[in-house]
Amino acid sequence: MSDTDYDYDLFTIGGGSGGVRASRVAAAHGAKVALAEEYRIGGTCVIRGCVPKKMLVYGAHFAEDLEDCEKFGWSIEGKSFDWVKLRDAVLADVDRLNGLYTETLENHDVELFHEKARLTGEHEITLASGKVVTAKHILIATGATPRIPDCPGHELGITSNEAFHLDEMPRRVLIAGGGYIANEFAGIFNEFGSKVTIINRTDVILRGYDEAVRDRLLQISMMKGIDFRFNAEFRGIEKTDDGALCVSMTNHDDLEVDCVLFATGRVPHTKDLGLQEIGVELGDHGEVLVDRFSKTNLDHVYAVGDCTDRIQLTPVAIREGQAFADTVFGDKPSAVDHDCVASAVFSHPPIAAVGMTEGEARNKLGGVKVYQSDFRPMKNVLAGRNERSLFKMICDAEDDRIVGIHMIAPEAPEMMQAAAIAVKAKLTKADFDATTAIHPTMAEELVLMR
Ligand SMILES: Cc1cc2nc3c(=O)[nH]c(=O)nc-3n(C[C@H](O)[C@H](O)[C@H](O)COP(=O)(O)OP(=O)(O)OC[C@H]3O[C@@H](n4cnc5c(N)ncnc54)[C@H](O)[C@@H]3O)c2cc1C
Ligand SMILES: NC(=O)c1ccc[n+]([C@@H]2O[C@H](COP(=O)([O-])OP(=O)(O)OC[C@H]3O[C@@H](n4cnc5c(N)ncnc54)[C@H](O)[C@@H]3O)[C@@H](O)[C@H]2O)c1
Repeated sequence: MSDTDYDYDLFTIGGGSGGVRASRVAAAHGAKVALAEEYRIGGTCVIRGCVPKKMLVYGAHFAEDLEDCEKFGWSIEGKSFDWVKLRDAVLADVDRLNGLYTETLENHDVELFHEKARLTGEHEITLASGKVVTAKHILIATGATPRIPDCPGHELGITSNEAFHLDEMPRRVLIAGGGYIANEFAGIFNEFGSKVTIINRTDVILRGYDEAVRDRLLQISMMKGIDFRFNAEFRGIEKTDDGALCVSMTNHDDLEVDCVLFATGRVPHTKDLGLQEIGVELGDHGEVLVDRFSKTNLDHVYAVGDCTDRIQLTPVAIREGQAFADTVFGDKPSAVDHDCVASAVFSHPPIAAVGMTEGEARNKLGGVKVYQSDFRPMKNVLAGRNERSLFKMICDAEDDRIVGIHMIAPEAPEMMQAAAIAVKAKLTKADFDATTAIHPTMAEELVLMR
């Protein structure tokens, strides 16, 4: 088949962070592009992930602000919270963003198919409507789906997908998992007045983050009233006569709640896509195996984002999509650097990190120097809120180079974005020390650590 015999230069399956960026940039490079999306353009991040989640985090934080404001002289009579009002405002903004993402693709002449796509030949895609098209290059950008434990009654639980659409705030919530989604939604539900219990099959939360920072979040979360049950594996969920959910688990008593949220990881969305049938290699968890240019074992099939299970974060998926388009359709072959990627957990308070944890640095480098600042933010002092923040800086003892920064503090993710540049640029503790503080801020602790 010659190049002109294909319907498209690129067919992208999945209109999320990775797929949208790749398709838009490929089209801007002059390619004829089509994209299939089976749910809503924008994908997880925009429709039922980062964006609506962050809006709920903002909404939740008012609970504490309204409490604290009295210490600052304000009195607010008759304050109350209306979940449906917030939910609908958030969903309306999601609709707006969905429209903008769709418009961007249309403005770049990307042809959209609002339906499920499957591979039915090396260069052939079949849409749910039965339409068959061909493409010279194919990009898999199908994201990931929530992992649901295989226990009796699991269909009675929800995932983060449904959490954004609840009819009412549940009075009692059980969240399964100890990762990002579990800790973020625990904060959200707790601030909105639900009684939250996190159950986790291991005895650590947020594996991968620095131990001292994780411990601080655990301590503060417990202080705020969130219960934790560790080494608890799901046995099952049963509906009681009064409509509640009775959850049984290993090592702990049964617990009656009104809502069970599974936050037990997300698995690559690659089932029934026809990938293996055309010879694309998948890993043990269904992830599409790719090289540093996001190319699969077939020269014309690429994959980006969560379906490759490299780092499941939006900015990473976007970069992978951009690099793919520049490599294949531009004149700039580029691979994404997955090292030293900064991240944040939007818990209450949030955590942010870049680089190695203290434990990782000790294992990898041997000699490390650890600097830290453990302080009560000024606002918390006046508010009488006994919540301390913690900053840690990990340096290579040999050359003073900063190899990791870890924070738990109000606005930690905002501070971390700037600090991450310094770590990526391999700056040293001395470079930070040479920078004059901005006073009074929390961020000044970054240049004052001892
Ligand atoms: C609750 C939650 C909160 C999150 N918060 C953050 C955060 O704060 N910061 C952050 O960086 N990351 C966050 N993430 C992760 C982030 O959303 C993902 O890493 C990112 O969306 C991945 O982009 P993607 O393009 O790989 O996949 P997605 O955005 O998931 O897009 C894949 C798209 O493909 C579509 N699709 C799948 N199969 C087919 C098919 N066969 N045919 C047609 N269409 C198909 C899907 O419907 C979906 O729209 C969060 C995730 C969740 C679930
Ligand atoms: N702020 C952010 O950037 C953000 C927010 C939400 C989600 N995300 C992305 O989405 C991904 C998915 O989030 P998540 O919180 O579901 O996953 P996660 O990987 O952060 O946490 C999964 C948790 O589930 C537990 N678990 C795994 N399998 C289990 C099983 N079979 N039974 C019981 N427990 C089990 C794990 O021990 C872990 O505690 C994250 O890895 C992250 O990359 C990012």
